[in-house]
Amino acid sequence: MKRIAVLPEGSVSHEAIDFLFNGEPLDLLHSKLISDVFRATDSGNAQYSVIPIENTIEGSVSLHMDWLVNEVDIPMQAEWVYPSIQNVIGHGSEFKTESGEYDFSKITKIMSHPVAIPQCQNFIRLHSPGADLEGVNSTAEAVEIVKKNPGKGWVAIGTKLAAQKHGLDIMAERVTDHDNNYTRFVLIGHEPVNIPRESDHVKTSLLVTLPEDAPGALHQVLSAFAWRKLNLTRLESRPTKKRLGSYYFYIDVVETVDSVLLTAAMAEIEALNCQVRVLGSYPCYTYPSR
Ligand SMILES: O=C(O)C(=O)C[C@]1(C(=O)O)C=C[C@@H](O)C=C1
Repeated sequence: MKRIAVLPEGSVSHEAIDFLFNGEPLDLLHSKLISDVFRATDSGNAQYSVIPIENTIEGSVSLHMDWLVNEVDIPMQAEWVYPSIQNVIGHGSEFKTESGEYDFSKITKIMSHPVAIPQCQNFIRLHSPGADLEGVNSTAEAVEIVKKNPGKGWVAIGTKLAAQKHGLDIMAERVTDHDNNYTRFVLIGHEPVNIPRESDHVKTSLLVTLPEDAPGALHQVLSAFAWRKLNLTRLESRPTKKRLGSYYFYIDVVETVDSVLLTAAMAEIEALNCQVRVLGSYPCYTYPSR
């Protein structure tokens, strides 16, 4: 059985890994902190770790991208996209009016993962503008904290799975600003992984660092992909953290790393004095819309 490190029971990451493996029994190692999710595979405690890297509404999860690049050297083995369906969860009786409706203006504090709170801005502004907002380590942790603190007017934004686990009420369903709210996850590990699903395509993630003060360098890098008609699906710059104004470029290409075209493009980019690091070459899976 595969041993996989993932955020706590009831987190979006937990729901997402269950989907990917299509009911295959897994030995899940739940960790409270994403840093421990990374470390579990780094230390050999788990074979794979589940890392959320991008969200439709919030964009890149920068902290996780930076960990992937700077803190560990573990290749990406699979990528999948899964819906982040967020709900308002609490001790419902604290907020019920005489007519049996929930009065969301009674909410004093809304807790969730810092990436999940901005996904629900419209709902919060409209229904609970006076509530304090507090980011915690995961949506599942937020639900657990609310469970342990009745009578304070606190609610969590999280999954139905977490509400069920902690026996709390779902006070409002699907509260994200856009219904098409998806998160891109990667599975990192040292060995390729067998996924019991049909993949859509294969992608390679590259990290490219340009030579210093070379005018047009990024243009030349992109040309190496463009004239070979290699399809890029992501281009993002992140600070190298070494000095202000120094960046690396994170590039996703729809191609396997050992293809003739991509090998040639990478050689051309290296010939421009750029550094190229392969973060992984892996199959991608998409969740059917729901
Ligand atoms: O807190 C969770 O439930 C997570 O799985 C983490 C995470 C994230 O890091 O982006 C994953 C997806 C959600 O959209 C919000 C939070």
